[in-house]
Amino acid sequence: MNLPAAFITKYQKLLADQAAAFFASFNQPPTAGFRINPLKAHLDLLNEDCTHPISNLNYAYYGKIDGNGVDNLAGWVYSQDPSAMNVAQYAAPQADERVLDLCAAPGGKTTQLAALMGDQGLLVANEINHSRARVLSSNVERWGLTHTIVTNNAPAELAKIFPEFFDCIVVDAPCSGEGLFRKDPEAMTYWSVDYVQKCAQRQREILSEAVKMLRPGGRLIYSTCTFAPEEDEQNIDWLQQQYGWEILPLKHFPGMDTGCPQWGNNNAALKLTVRLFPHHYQGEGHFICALKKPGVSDQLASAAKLPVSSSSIDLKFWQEFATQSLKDVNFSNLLIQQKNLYNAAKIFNQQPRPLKILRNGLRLGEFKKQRFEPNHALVLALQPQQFRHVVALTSDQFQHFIHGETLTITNKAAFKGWVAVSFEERIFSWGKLVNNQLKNFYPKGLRQ
Ligand SMILES: C[S@@+](CC[C@H](N)C(=O)[O-])C[C@H]1O[C@@H](n2cnc3c(N)ncnc32)[C@H](O)[C@@H]1O
Repeated sequence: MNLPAAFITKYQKLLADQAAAFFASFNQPPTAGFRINPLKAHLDLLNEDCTHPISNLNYAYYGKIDGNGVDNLAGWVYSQDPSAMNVAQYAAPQADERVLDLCAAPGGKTTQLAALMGDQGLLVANEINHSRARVLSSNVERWGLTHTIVTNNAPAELAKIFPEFFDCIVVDAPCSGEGLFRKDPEAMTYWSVDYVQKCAQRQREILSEAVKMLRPGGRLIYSTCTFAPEEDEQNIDWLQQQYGWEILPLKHFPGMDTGCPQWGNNNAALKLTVRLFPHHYQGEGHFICALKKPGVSDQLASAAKLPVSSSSIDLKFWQEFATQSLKDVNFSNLLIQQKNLYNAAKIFNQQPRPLKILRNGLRLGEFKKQRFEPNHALVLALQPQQFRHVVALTSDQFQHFIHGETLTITNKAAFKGWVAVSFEERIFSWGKLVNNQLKNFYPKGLRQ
């Protein structure tokens, strides 16, 4: 691999006798990994090879998944670099907490945080870039999440709405991406000494907004997928000096390095942070640090005051659908917005400006003329036993269905109405049976 000359000079100096092994690691193939979704996957049914678990992480394995396979499209697995999986694990989010994933697309940390929270509490997954926020939103849907709000805002806009609101904030910052060089050599084309400085500055701006949103006593997890001390140790030292926050000790597992005090103003506490180098740890590389905001808060702050929703649309079409098609569901926070019905995440009754919400909890479906049409998110979020009718496809039928075709189903000919569609016991789509035709509601954007 042709590493940039300035990169080689810099790391030769910084890493000294370690430098040769570090550079040699860039000529090795990248390490692939994946996580399984504990909210719905069954380990014994998975098509993926789960014989190589990653020792210190939950639900995590080495290996490559089939991106077009049913495990992936049903939201049973998520492909992710093993180094990156450590971030959410160190954040250790609890089921009753309010958690913010501030730089969240495409959703690796979000899906992992939500899994660790058992899809409880409140998770706000934010992404500043609109098209990336849409990818994040579709991954949240695929993972079957019901307590997550996906937003598309700049950190400063969020800080106005959520003052001292969160128990835990993850800042997986945009960075110079040196840990991507192996997986995506394109990342080297925009790398430069100046770019590293620009990234470090932008990270300080993001951190300054995160600081405002954390409750006293709350914890901040900062991570990058770069090795640059300017973006790692030096930013943490800056944050400590600026705000007096305490660096929390992270457990170091085999293959992990500590942060380097000498790269960050000789701040001894940087030893408590984690560095993952590809020549020591099986992964692409990361820096991770946890900090605590001083103080305690015995009362949780409220989000900015929000108006209560009102709607004239009759819920009877939803109730008819739910009675005919679902079992044992309890949606207690129904919200109608422009003909869409949600079971909203707890805090919002209506969209406050300037918050741009792409997904608020679980989108149940849409009111059409005299009927209710369920949303794809609903079929991915429920457990198999919560559907009254399931049509299981054969392998051949599955291939036709994911292309968008209508199928002829003979064994359920008498039944008319909404059904969950499954393949190999993974429910992955809605369908509608009319006579013996299974109409296809697999979303057009996902068809293969
Ligand atoms: C390292 S990526 C996040 C990866 C994600 N956490 C995951 O695990 O899938 C950083 C993200 O920060 C976003 N970003 C870029 N500039 C930003 C800014 N000024 N404020 C907040 N986020 C920004 C990028 O669009 C990008 O999606």
